[in-house]
Amino acid sequence: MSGERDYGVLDEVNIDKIQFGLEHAFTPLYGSSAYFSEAGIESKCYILGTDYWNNHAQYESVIDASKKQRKKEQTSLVKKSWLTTLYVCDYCFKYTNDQHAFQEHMEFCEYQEKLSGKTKYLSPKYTIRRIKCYKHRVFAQCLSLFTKLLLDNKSTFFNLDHYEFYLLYETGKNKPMGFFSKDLYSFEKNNLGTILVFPPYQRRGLGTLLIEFSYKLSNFENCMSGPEKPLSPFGTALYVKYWSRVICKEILKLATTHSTIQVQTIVELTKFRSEDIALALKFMESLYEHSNSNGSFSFGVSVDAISEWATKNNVCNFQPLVKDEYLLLEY
Ligand SMILES: CC(=O)SCCNC(=O)CCNC(=O)[C@H](O)C(C)(C)COP(=O)(O)OP(=O)(O)OC[C@H]1O[C@@H](n2cnc3c(N)ncnc32)[C@H](O)[C@@H]1OP(=O)(O)O
Repeated sequence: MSGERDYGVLDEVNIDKIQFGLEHAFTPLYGSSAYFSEAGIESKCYILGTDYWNNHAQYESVIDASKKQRKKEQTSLVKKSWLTTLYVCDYCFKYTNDQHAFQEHMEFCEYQEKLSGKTKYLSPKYTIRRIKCYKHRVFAQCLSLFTKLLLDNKSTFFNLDHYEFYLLYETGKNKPMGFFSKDLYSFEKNNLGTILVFPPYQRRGLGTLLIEFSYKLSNFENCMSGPEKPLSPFGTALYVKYWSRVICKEILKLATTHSTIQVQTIVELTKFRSEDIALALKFMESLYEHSNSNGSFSFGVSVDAISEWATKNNVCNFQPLVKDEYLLLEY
């Protein structure tokens, strides 16, 4: 979801803490002005959303609080963030700076009871559901705003109508653990726009699961594909590890019958883009240049380097997380 790369992005984190649902809290990685409306140049007060703008009483109290805050800032000379705590519902991603309103919302959020969209993957452990953003505009917008706190180089939060979101749940539960977006009009035919695993659920293999699923989607559409670029540093770590494991397994299988291995063969087998394959091969230190008899150069793949990487990274024990029998892509 690139395009408005700089919109709402700040140089500094401007919210101290995100209370994410009732159980989790974390510090945002990036600042965002997109959650706020500027109440007035003179007041230099930032307020949350348009509801505050329309509600004069609350607006006044925010102004007062801000004046007091600024007085404090002037005396202490300490740089203050715009907000101490942003409360975000971990079912529907609506947000507020009012703890009481948040607690009330958490009692009645309708998303606790209902799951939107269509099930596209249903295994005993995980469920992936697709929502069409034009049908769920507020949900999509709130989730995109939330994404901006953890990812600065991508994600837009308006004009989302031509996106689909794929949300990941534990089967039988209604709280999403992560998602990825897909641009239906992607010129490059990317199978994934933005991926986010929510902080409480990271490093459990869920990012890998979502990526595997995104390739199942593009394979179903019979196209070679990959993620939208640029990747964030975490996105790069995730993808390179994933590509490397898959490529490594394919090369070790091929090496039993082939003496040389071409990148094109790996493209055909994996449906990964050649530049992504090259990145993974470089990461595994297995790409080398050799000169041909006509004086030109081409790239070769060192099976020895691949075997070494496979042993170090225990690739033999790596099994795909997405199982074909649980895919529901036809309808
Ligand atoms: C196309 C794009 O959208 S690029 C943007 C990617 N998204 C972001 O940067 C948003 C913030 N980050 C996140 O949401 C998450 O950290 C993600 C999506 C990048 C990764 O999700 P996770 O569920 O944590 O990934 P997962 O558990 O599958 O990790 C697989 C491997 O990726 C690598 N990896 C994942 N996260 C990290 C990290 N923070 N630091 C280093 N390596 C990492 C590791 O090799 C990891 O394997 P290991 O845990 O066995 O060491």
